[in-house]
Amino acid sequence: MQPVGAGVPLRVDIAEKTFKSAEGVQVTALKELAFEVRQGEFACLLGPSGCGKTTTLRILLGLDRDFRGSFQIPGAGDGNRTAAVFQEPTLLPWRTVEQNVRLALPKAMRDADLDRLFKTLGLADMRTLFPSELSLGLARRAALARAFATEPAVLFLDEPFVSLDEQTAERLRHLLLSVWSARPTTALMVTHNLREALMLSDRIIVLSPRPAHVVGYFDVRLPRHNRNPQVMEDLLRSFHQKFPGAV
Ligand SMILES: Nc1ncnc2c1ncn2[C@@H]1O[C@H](COP(=O)(O)OP(=O)(O)OP(=O)(O)O)[C@@H](O)[C@H]1O
Repeated sequence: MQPVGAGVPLRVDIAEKTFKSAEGVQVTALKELAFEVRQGEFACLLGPSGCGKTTTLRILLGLDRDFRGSFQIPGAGDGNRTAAVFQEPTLLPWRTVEQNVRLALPKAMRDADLDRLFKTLGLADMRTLFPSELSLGLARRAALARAFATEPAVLFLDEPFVSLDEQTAERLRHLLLSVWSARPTTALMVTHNLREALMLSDRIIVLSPRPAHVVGYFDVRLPRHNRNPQVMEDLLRSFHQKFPGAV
């Protein structure tokens, strides 16, 4: 297996990010927000609604350059090294599932063998379907396939399981873990679902209400296959003891 991101962590050090509202009022979204995600670690940014999680991801994805501070993305400058999965699957409607995935690939990888990836995500029979033929759950799986196919050094996920029924969301979390375990990639996922964060992460980065800064870390050192319902209850209890009222 290829080393992913060559040992370099994702480093974030944002001094300040402000927005100006339509009425000209300044809103400080992020203030002294600093953290690292180690190579191959799956981290969740967990914080109350409106605290600045999506703003952070937008900055890290280069979609918002208007902030004070800096960050370092492993593998930056080395081709297509980040991938993102958003709440909206953002698939091209006139392309099939497979075409959507292949179009995201750098030219040299366009003919890559994607059989295993599609199989792991339960999409083997859906490759020729168009987005309009997919349920939201299937469209989210296609978006996951597109992100993992590029073999990124860092993967950003912004609440990829919201607005799904719980059963579908749970199936997708397991599929995400299967595909991530096949190639553990430095990942940063935004969520305000504590249970989801405890199931998926190596480390939870707990954020304050706006302006977001790091309140503390919660490390989940157990292998994921050991996180059974009883263990999850214990983890929830310890989290609430450490961060009372955090979410
Ligand atoms: N383009 C914008 N203009 C003005 N204010 C903005 C803009 N984008 C975000 N904000 C404000 O910045 C703050 C942080 O927003 P952000 O979407 O990052 O929060 P969040 O933690 O992702 O919220 P949620 O969990 O509800 O998705 C909010 O108060 C929001 O209203």
